[in-house]
Amino acid sequence: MTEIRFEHVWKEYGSSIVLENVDFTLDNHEFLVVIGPSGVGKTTLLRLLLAQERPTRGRILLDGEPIAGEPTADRGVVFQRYSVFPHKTVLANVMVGPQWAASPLLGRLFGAPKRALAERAMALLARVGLAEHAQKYPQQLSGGMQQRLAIAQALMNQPKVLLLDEPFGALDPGTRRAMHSLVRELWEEHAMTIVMVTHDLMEAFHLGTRVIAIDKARKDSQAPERFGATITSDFCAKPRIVRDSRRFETARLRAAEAASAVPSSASERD
Ligand SMILES: Nc1ncnc2c1ncn2[C@@H]1O[C@H](COP(=O)(O)OP(=O)(O)OP(=O)(O)O)[C@@H](O)[C@H]1O
Repeated sequence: MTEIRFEHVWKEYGSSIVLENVDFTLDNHEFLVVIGPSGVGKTTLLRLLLAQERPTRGRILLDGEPIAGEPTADRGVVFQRYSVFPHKTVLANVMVGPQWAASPLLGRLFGAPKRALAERAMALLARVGLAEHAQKYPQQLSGGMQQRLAIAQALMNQPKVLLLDEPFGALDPGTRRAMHSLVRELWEEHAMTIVMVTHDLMEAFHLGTRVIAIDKARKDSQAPERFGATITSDFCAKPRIVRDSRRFETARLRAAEAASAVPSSASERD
C-alpha cells in the first residue's frame, strides 16, 4: 500500500516561488500524470518526491510518514534520456542498484548471491524484451531499448513509487505506443504507484488513472516569480473513462483548455 500526500507544499528558491500550496492525496496504485506548460515546475514536483529537493513549506507523506530526507530505493526514477550508465553492459546496468544496496562498500556481490541477482536481472530483461542484448552497451541500443533498460533498472529495486519524467519524449510514435503498453502492463504487474510528467495530453489520458494540470493561478507580469504554480485542474481518468471515447474526448478537451487557458510563464518571458 503506497499513499502519497502533498500537504500544502511550497518550493521557493530565494524570492522565486516555483510551486505554491500544492495539496493532493494519491491513492495506492494510482497512475498519476502531471501536465502543464514548460518551466512551470513539473520536474520540481518529481524532485520533491525523490527527496532531491525539500519543500520550503508544507510536507510530503509516504504512507502517512514524512518522506525520507534523501533518495531511497523505494522510489525509482526514469528520465527522458541518459539515466543508464554508458560504460556498463545492459546486464550490469540492471544489477548495479541492488549490488550497491547489498554491498555498500564494494558495490559487488560474489558467488550464489551474485548468481541469484543475475538470474532476477535476466528475468526482468526478458520481460522488457532485452534478454538477447544483455551483454551489449547502451550506445549499441536504440532509444526505445535504452528507455526499456532504464525502466528495468528502476524496477530492479522493486520501488513502491516509480517516477517518470517525460520518459517517451525522445521516441518515435511507434516506439512510444509500444512503450505505453509495456508501462501499463508493468504498472499492473508490480502494483506500484506511478507519477509521470508529460507534455502529451493523449499520452496523459491514455496512461493515467488521474491527470493533474499545474499552472500559475495568479500572475504578475512585472514579477513572474512572485507567484508559483499550483494544481489548476484535477481529472479522474480511470480506464473506464478512457474506453468511453465520448467522455474521454470531453475530459481531454477540458484538460487541453486548462493547460492552455493561461499562457505559460516561459512563453511570457520569451
Ligand atoms: N535549483 C534551482 N534554482 C533556482 N531555480 C530553479 C532551480 N531548479 C528549478 N528552478 C526553476 O524552477 C522552475 C520550474 O522548473 P522545472 O524544471 O520544474 O519545470 P518543468 O515544468 O519541469 O519544465 P519543462 O516542462 O520545460 O521540463 C523553472 O523556472 C526553473 O528555472
